[in-house]
This record gives sequence, structure tokens and C-alpha cells, in this order.
Amino acid sequence: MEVDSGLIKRDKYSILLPTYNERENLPIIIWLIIKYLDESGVDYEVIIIDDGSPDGTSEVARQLQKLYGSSKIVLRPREMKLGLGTAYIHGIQQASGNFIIIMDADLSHHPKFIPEFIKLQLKYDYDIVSGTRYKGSGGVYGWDFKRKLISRGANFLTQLMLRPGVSDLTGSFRLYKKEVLEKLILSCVSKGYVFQMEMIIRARQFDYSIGEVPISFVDRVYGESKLGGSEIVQFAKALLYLFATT
Ligand SMILES: Nc1nc2c(ncn2[C@@H]2O[C@H](COP(=O)(O)OP(=O)(O)O[C@H]3O[C@H](CO)[C@@H](O)[C@H](O)[C@@H]3O)[C@@H](O)[C@H]2O)c(=O)[nH]1
Repeated sequence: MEVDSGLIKRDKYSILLPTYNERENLPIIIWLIIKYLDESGVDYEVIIIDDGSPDGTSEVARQLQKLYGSSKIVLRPREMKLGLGTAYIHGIQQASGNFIIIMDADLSHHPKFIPEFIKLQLKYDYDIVSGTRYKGSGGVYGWDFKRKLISRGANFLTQLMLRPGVSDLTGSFRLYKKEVLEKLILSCVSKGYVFQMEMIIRARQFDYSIGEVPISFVDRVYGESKLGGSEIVQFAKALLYLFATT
């Protein structure tokens, strides 16, 4: 799909892929990103931010860089596990694009949606385009009842308490103008998964425009989610903090 050959020439998209134990998923997600973005004709790079995964993800990443070239695949120098929030910050520091796309590396987020994000951003000049599982044709596939309840509950409570007017607050598949993401990251206090929700709340504070693209979220086939009880506690604390301070 051609996105818009007139407008996109000046733009570059940096796709941030945080990884922790994604050895099996990484070659597939990279292949899919390259397929869909080469077809759409945009200029892009993929930045793999691995946290010293013990399963050898970084070795797979190095092989992929050799295969596709270092202008397309950028790697963060080897790090110990510093967490998702820090991974995003390191990714942005390495990004040479004027737009940043954040997505999971575990095949939950299909790269076929990226050209839709780009098209919507170009049409309305949105500061952020957020993937939504909870609007229009969006959906979640493969989660058990408990996980669906956690996600729905987190979204419902946040809508009720903070009224951000964005349908999916906990998802992480998003496109940002780079300067917008830099400002948001500096203003966010949360670490871990809850960070995604705070980004939207802060974006509303700064009056950034946000568009939404319905996406299908498919639970990973290989590997395990890193969401645990501590992330849920962190979410609840952050929600109360934001409710009290915004
Ligand atoms: N570098 C790095 N990457 C990490 C870390 N923890 C997780 N990741 C990477 O971040 C992505 C998402 O991690 P998962 O642990 O698989 O997330 P999930 O449970 O499927 O949760 C998804 O849905 C949530 C909302 O329902 C989202 O909040 C979350 O961001 C993610 O999209 C994957 O690419 C994973 O390898 C970390 O500490 N460091």
C-alpha cells in the first residue's frame, strides 16, 4: 500500500522494539515489519532494545542486523535488565526518525497496521496515533478471562477517574511525533507497563491531538508475558496518584 508519496519523503519512522526473551518471535516480527513498510514506501529503521535476555535474543538481533543491514536494524549496546520504561528512553536516544512507533516484539501487534497509523497521522497531523483494541473493529484474541478482566478493568477505572477520551489506555502500539514523545517521557513518573496509561494522561494535559486506529491484539504464541502482580499494584498506585494530581 502506498501511503502518500508527496508527504512522506521528508519523514522517517523509527520503530522501537523492546525485547526480553523474544528469540523465537524476533525474526518473524522483523520480517513482517520489513515486508509491510517496504511495500508502503516509507523511510524507516527498526531499533531493537534488548535487556540482556538470557535466551540469546541479542545474538538473534545481531544476525538480523547482518542480514538486513545496519541502516535498517539498529541495536542498543548490551544492557542488563533495566525495565521497559528505560528501554523506551534508550530507544528514543538512538532514533534518527522524526516519528517514533512503539510496538511489542512478541507478534501481539501486527505490523500490517503501521501504514494505517501513518496514513491517519498524515491526514490530520495528529501528535499521537494510538492503536485501540476497544473501539470499532479492534479486538483481543487469545487471552484468558483473568487477563481480559485486568485489561478491561484497568481501562474502565482510568476512563472513570481521569476521562482521557481515548479508548485503549494500556495498549502500547502507538505512533508519536518524536518531540512529543520526548516531552511526554520527561513528564512521566511511572515505570513499567503503567507508563503507557500515564503517557496518554500527560498528552491530554499538554493538549496533544490523539487519533485512534482499531487493531487486533493477538496473544503471543512463543515465550511468556512479563506482566505480574507487581505491575497491577503499580498501576493502581499510579492511577490514584494521577487522580489526585491532575
Ligand atoms: N527491553 C525490555 N523489553 C521488555 C521488558 N519487559 C517486556 N519487554 C518487551 O515488551 C513487549 C511486551 O511485553 P509482554 O510482557 O509480552 O507484554 P504483554 O503482557 O503482552 O502486555 C502487552 O499488553 C499490555 C496491555 O494489555 C501492555 O500494557 C503492554 O505494554 C504490552 O503491550 C515484548 O516485546 C517484551 O519482550 C523489559 O524489561 N525490557
